[in-house]
Amino acid sequence: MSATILWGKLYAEKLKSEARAKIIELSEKTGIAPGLAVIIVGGNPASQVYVRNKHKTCEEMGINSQIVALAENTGRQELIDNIEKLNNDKGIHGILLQLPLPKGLQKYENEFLYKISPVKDVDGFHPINAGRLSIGEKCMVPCTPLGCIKMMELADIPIEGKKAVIIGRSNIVGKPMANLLLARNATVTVCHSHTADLAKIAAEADILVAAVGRPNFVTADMVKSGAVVIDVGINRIAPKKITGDVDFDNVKEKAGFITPVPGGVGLLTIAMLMHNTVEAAKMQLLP
Ligand SMILES: NC(=O)C1=CN([C@@H]2O[C@H](COP(=O)(O)OP(=O)(O)OC[C@H]3O[C@@H](n4cnc5c(N)ncnc54)[C@H](OP(=O)(O)O)[C@@H]3O)[C@@H](O)[C@H]2O)C=CC1
Ligand SMILES: Nc1nc(=O)c2c([nH]1)NC[C@@H]1CN(c3ccc(C(=O)N[C@@H](CCC(=O)O)C(=O)O)cc3)C=[N+]21
Repeated sequence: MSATILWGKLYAEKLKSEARAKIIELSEKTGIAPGLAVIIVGGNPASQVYVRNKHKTCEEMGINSQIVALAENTGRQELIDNIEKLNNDKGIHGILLQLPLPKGLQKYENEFLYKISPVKDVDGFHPINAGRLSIGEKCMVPCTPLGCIKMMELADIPIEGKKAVIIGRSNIVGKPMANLLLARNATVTVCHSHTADLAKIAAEADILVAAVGRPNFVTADMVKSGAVVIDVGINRIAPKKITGDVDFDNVKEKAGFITPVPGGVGLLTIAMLMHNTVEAAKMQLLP
């Protein structure tokens, strides 16, 4: 039997309308709309598309969006100054530094991310937020893993007691995903490039999350019959064509649920950015 396809658009629309209701409530209480600043350094074409999409979504939502576009050759201190200016800007409640940074700045990436005020850290990348997530306290949660969880919850997919396997251990996707699933009482295994018998481990998963960055990494033999397969990967295989980490056509014949790429969790990432921006604004504006 063929898997149920989890279309991101449906869930993203629902989550955005929830955020929209909170924006209206906030503006009735305070007269203030949430403000999101996205810093983009250099001209990475994929990043430009994402930043434009984020801006468009903010406009639809009634969030004030500010794009801070800095030159490819921006210096370390200049970027820090820009972050600090936004930290001190009362109209800005969320700050996102678009990754990847240009080559010359990559070695300072963590320094920049850690300069973003934790209350404005809508990506949830600051160690305060990562730490709070790992000990189960309220915090800003990274948008992509949060979107995956919200999608499963809205689709009534049970998590408690399930075997979850995550392929990928980045601070942005894999690790926060592991913490979120653990907090919902899944039994979690995290695989990476040194994992032995990865295919065998994956094939035991009730919930399989692929966040690797390699097209067709997850093949049908690695998937348990009826499993939930969440494909986080975004791989550009032609100038205008993206694909995920999962061999979609074959895996969909075996899985119980599967997310497509494009049209899957990527759309939830943007919806969760809106959610986090509203939550950040509420934290900063309401007593
Ligand atoms: N849909 C969305 O909204 C988003 C999508 N993405 C996409 O998700 C994917 C992952 O992103 P991100 O986590 O940032 O990527 P990273 O490159 O930071 O991490 C990739 C992970 O995959 C592991 N890995 C790589 N090759 C193998 C292999 N052969 N076998 C097992 N594990 C392997 C790495 O292991 P090791 O740690 O050992 O190196 C690493 O943990 C990318 O395609 C990215 O574009 C990312 C963010 C948002
Ligand atoms: N500081 C930071 N935070 C991020 O959250 C962040 C980042 N940097 N750098 C890049 C990655 C990637 N990412 C995506 C956002 C939206 C889609 C998305 O909307 N995808 C759609 C359309 C994709 C398309 O057609 O290009 C889809 O999958 O259907 C995908 C990926 C956020 N990231």
